Amino acid sequence: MGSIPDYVLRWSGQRMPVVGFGTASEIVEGSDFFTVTKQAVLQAIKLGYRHFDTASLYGSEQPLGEAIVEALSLGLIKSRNELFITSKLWCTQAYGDLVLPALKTSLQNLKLDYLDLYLIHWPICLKQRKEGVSGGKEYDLFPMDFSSVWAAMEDCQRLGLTKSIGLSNFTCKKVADVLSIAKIPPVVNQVELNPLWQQKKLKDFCHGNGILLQAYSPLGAVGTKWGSNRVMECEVLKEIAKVKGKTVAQVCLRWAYEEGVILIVKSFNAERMKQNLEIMDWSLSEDELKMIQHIPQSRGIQAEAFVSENGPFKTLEELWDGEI
Ligand SMILES: NC(=O)C1=CN([C@@H]2O[C@H](COP(=O)(O)OP(=O)(O)OC[C@H]3O[C@@H](n4cnc5c(N)ncnc54)[C@H](OP(=O)(O)O)[C@@H]3O)[C@@H](O)[C@H]2O)C=CC1
Ligand SMILES: O=C[C@H](O)[C@@H](O)[C@@H](O)[C@H](O)C(=O)O
Repeated sequence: MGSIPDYVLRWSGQRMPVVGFGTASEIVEGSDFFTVTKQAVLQAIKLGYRHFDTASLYGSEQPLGEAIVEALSLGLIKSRNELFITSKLWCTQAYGDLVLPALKTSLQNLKLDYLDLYLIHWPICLKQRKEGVSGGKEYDLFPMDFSSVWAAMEDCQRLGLTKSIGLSNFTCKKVADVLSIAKIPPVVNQVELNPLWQQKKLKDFCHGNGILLQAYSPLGAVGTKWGSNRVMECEVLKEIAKVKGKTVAQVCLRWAYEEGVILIVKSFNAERMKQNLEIMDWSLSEDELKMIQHIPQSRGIQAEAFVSENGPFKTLEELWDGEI
């Protein structure tokens, strides 16, 4: 797997490369989303990425699947087993009886027999409002029945349709709720994590329970509708980058690597894809780590879509169990 180190996952013994390639992107008007995404994945494989993150929500499963087919036919990889592929269960299908069909659809989109990792995307259920029912939002929100959904996730793993299962956007309290009913514990919790939202408490809790954190938006999702430039424009990070002769992006990624988490970073630009991999042969000093540790903390992800005056989470404070 080139120069990207792996983590060995608990239970399955699978190797997960510490840098994953994100595929959530906004459709650029006038460009062909499918082709752009497929080409970006092919370029990433050429550059040495072997870990890919998708979700049924992103619309990127099909182009990722096509890129894998092409990478095999071009001989860029010899076998699908060289890749680590993650997808996620969207909130409209987070009901016990819909989990297996949702995973089967994702596998069909990806043209794969199995996933390496299947995650519950958010700890909440959505139901599309019936036509004609008026309301401020398109969806009604419901609490998730962790018991039936997690049992179905476990069945997916038992059936061999995914090698591992995990969570995304779960707080300490919600991870603990899943652990209390799980026969197969989650191996991963994928959350927003970057120098401006370091998630110390969640990291200690998850790592203490054998659950790896995966960092999404490690660059603050700069340039996307769900992110901002606050991480890339952080003065402390700029200062460290200048001294080191690295970019702010590389400082963010190296920091996350040194924190012992898996990074999921998205770039569809070949130069930046390459830059984002060049973080393995240098390190941050203790003083630099301390400077980063002292950066004021706040959550960046926009999750307003998951709160509603009718509950189950009436405020962001409730959604995040006070960890805000
Ligand atoms: N589980 C969840 O709920 C979520 C999961 N994710 C996953 O995590 C992945 C990564 O997170 P994401 O939110 O995309 O945010 P990132 O922090 O990875 O930022 C992506 C943005 O940064 C730009 N960028 C990438 N590299 C550089 C660089 N070296 N210098 C300057 N700009 C750069 C990209 O533009 P360009 O492409 O032009 O380089 C893009 O606009 C997603 O793609 C998705 O797979 C993300 C959000 C939520
Ligand atoms: O509405 C909320 C957000 O768009 C959220 O759904 C995304 O950030 C998603 O979690 C992702 O993985 O990209």
